[in-house]
Amino acid sequence: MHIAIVGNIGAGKTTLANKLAHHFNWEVFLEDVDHNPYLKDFYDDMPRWAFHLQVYFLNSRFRQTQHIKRIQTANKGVIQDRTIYEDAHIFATNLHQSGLMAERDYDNYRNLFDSMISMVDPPDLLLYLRADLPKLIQQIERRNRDYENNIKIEYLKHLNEHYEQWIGSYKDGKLLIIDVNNLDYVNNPEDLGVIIDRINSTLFGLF
Ligand SMILES: Nc1ncnc2c1ncn2[C@@H]1O[C@H](COP(=O)(O)OP(=O)(O)O)[C@@H](O)[C@H]1O
Ligand SMILES: Nc1ncnc2c1ncn2[C@H]1C[C@H](O)[C@@H](COP(=O)(O)O)O1
Repeated sequence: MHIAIVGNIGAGKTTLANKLAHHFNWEVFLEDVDHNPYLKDFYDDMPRWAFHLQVYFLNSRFRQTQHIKRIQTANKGVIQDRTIYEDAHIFATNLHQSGLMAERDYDNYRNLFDSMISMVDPPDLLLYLRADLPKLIQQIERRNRDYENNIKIEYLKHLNEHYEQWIGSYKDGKLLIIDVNNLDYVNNPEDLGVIIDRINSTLFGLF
């Protein structure tokens, strides 16, 4: 069983991934953020580092998908924090459409993505955390990573628009949309229970 949690920056993916992994006793796969050699530079100068960062994330996410595939064959459950689909369909597309990634770099990147994606299995469940801008901003501030302090509201808004578009056309498997605007699964176990019930119902037909 493979559940992938998707959503904008600060939506609460990592927090929920850890809680679900604990609940189901499954393995959790997080993003490569702390050791990412481009992320800080990218936020300082997006046009300069966009291509480098996308190639880095693409490779790291592809390796992760291959690792997950091996775990799946061993019949173990997996919770994944963010997917390779979001790199291409959300972040790279947004950078290109915003004029922050040159045409030839984007074409080059998409060719690479297209070659890789045929080797990627979609998750059994895609869990989209939908959050409005005030919630995202509040949670990014709460997390307080210094390189994210200057993220523009416009950037988050465009990412949210791409998420809605992509989720609206997602047909690769089961999809569960959770509106997290009024959920506090950090401090309120009942809110976590609501999400777990909805996962069980979508995946196993329970409840
Ligand atoms: N539903 C929630 N209610 C309250 N706080 C939350 C919720 N989801 C996340 N947080 C807090 O918001 C911050 C960002 O969450 P995080 O899981 O790192 O988001 P993401 O992985 O999507 O970027 C963390 O400090 C986390 O504790
Ligand atoms: N593909 C990506 N392009 C640009 N930035 C990305 C990409 N994937 C992740 N990020 C950034 C966004 C955040 O600053 C960090 C971690 O993501 P988060 O949603 O907070 O888990 O990496």
